[in-house]
Amino acid sequence: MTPNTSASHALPPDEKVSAWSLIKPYWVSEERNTAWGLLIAIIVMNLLVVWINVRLNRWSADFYNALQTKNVHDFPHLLMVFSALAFGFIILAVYGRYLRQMLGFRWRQWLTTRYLNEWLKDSAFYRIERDRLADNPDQRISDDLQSFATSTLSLTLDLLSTVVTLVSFITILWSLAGALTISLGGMPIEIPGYMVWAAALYAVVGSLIIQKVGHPLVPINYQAQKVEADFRFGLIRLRENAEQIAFYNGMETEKKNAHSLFARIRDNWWQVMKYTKRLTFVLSFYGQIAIIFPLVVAAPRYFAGAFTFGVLMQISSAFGTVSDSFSWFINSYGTLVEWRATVNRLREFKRVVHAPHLKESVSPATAHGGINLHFVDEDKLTTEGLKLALPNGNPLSRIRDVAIRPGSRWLVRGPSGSGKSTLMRALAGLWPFGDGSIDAPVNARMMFIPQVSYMPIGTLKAALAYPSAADTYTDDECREALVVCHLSEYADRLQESGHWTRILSPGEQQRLAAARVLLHKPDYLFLDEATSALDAENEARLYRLFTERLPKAAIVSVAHRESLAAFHDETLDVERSDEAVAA
Ligand SMILES: Nc1ncnc2c1ncn2[C@@H]1O[C@H](COP(=O)(O)OP(=O)(O)OP(=O)(O)O)[C@@H](O)[C@H]1O
Repeated sequence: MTPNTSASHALPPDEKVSAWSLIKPYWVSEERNTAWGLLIAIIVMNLLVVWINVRLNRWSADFYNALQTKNVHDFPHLLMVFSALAFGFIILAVYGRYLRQMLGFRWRQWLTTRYLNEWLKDSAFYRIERDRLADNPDQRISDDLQSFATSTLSLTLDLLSTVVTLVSFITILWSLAGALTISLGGMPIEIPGYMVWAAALYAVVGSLIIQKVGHPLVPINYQAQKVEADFRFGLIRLRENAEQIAFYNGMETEKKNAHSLFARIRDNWWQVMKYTKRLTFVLSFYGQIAIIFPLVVAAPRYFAGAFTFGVLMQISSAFGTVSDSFSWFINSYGTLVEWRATVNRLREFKRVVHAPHLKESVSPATAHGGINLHFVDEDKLTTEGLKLALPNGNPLSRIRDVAIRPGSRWLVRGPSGSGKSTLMRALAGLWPFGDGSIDAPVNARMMFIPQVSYMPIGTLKAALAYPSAADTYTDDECREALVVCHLSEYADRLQESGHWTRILSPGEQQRLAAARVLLHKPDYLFLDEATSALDAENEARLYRLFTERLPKAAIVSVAHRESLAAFHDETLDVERSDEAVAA
C-alpha cells in the first residue's frame, strides 16, 4: 500500500453510484425498525422544540408588555410559564441530541461492517492496492463513514426543523408586522407582510454572496482529507520500517519525504485559510447586521404607534428566527461542502469495490477476459495456454501446460524478474493479467507461503495459527509444530503478545511459516522462496518434514538454490517470453 497521489488506472465513470444509493441501504436493512423508530422519535422531539420556540415568542410579547406597563400582577405567572417552557426545552434538547448520536453511531456501525466486508471480499483490498484504484481506503472506512452518517442525519433533520420553523415564524411575522405603506413619487404603495420579505431578501442576498465566496472550499476540503491521510500513512510506514531505515541511515531522505508530504498539507492549508478568511468576513458582517436590521425595518411602524414595545420585541425575535432559518442554508454550507466531499470519496470507493468487471475495465491486459481461473471437480491442477502479462498489457512470460497432481513436487525456476512470483499470484487468483486458463481442484485446500509471511500483531499462537483463529489448534499441537521447525525456544511463549515481524528474525519467521504449514496440512502447498533466509541444513530439514508429514500434498516451490532440486521430481522453467524481451 502506498500513499499514492493518483489512481494509475482511471475507472470509467459510473453514474449508478449516487448519493442516494449510499444512504438507502441502511433504511431498508434488517435494522430498519430501530432506525425508523429512532428517527421518528427525534423528529417528534424536534417538532416539539419548534412548538416551544413559537410559545416563547408569544411569551416575549406578554413579558415585555408587562415590563413596559409595570404589570406586577402578571409578572410571576409569566416567569412560571417561562420556567415550564424552558424545562421542556432542556429535556428535549438533551434527549434529542442523545438519540441523534445513538442513531448516527448505529448507522456508522452498520456501514462500517458492510464496507469492511466488501473491502475484504474477493480480495478487493488487494486489487485496489495492486492497481492503485483508490487512495487511502482506510480513511474512507474510518473517517468518511463516520462523518457521512452523522452529517447526513444532521443535515436532513435540521432541514426539516428549519422548514417547520420557517413556516411557523413567517406566519407570526406576517400577521404581527402587518403592511408597510411607502410613498413612491407621491403614490402610496402598500407592502403586506413586509418584514417577511425583508427577512427573505436579507437571507437570499446573504446566501448568494456566501455561496460565491465559499464555493472554492469544496475541492480544497476534498484535497485536505487526502493530504492529511497521505502524511499520516507516510509516518506509519516510517514507524513500521524503522529498523530498515535506521540500517540504511535513511533518516535524511525520510525527513525530506515527510516534509514534502507535510508541505502539501501546508499548501492546501493556506488555501483553506484564504477562503475561510473571506467566508468568515462575509459571515461576521452578515451576523452583525442581523442584530440591528429587524429593529430598523420595524421602527417606522413602531414609531407610528402600530404596535406595542412587547410586539416590537416579538417581531424582532421572530425576524431573527426567520432570517436564521433562511440562513441555515448558508450556515450549513460548510457541512454541505464536507458532506459532498465525503460522498464523492465514498462513491469512488464503492464504485471501485463493486465494479463487477473491475479487472477488465482497468487493464488492456485483461481486455479479452484475462486469465480464467476455474474451480473444477478434479484432483489435479492444470494450466492451459497460460500467458502472464503486466497490468499495462505488456507480455511477461508464457507458461508451458502443466498438470500438478497430488503428491507431486514441482520446482519452478527462472531468472529474476521472469514472472515466477507472478505465476504464484495467478494460481492464487490474484493476477488476472494475461491469457489462458487455470483449472484448480474445487475442494482442495491451497496454501501460498511467500518469502516474507504476514504476522498479525497479537499472541504467538495467533501468528502461528493464521489465517485460522488462534483456538483452532491445541497448545500441544502448536508446541510440537514449533519444536520440529527448530523454534523450541518459543514453544512456551504461545500466549505472549507481540509484534512478531519485529521480534523474530527473517529465518525464524520462515520457520514459523513452515510450522503454520504443518498445522494447516494443505493439499496444495506453494512456497515462493519461503526458505530463502535459512541455512541449507534447516532448509533441507523443513523440506523433509513437508515430504514426511504431507505425503499426499502437491508442493510447488519457487527457488533459486540448486540444492532444492533433490526434493522435487518435476521442474517448470519460467522465462521471459520473446515478446516481453522485445518489448
Ligand atoms: N503490480 C505490478 N505492477 C507492475 N509490474 C509488476 C507488478 N508486480 C510485478 N511486476 C513485474 O513483473 C515482473 C515479474 O515479477 P515477479 O515478481 O513475478 O518476478 P520473479 O520471477 O518472481 O523474480 P524474483 O526471482 O526476483 O523474485 C517484474 O518485472 C516486476 O517488476
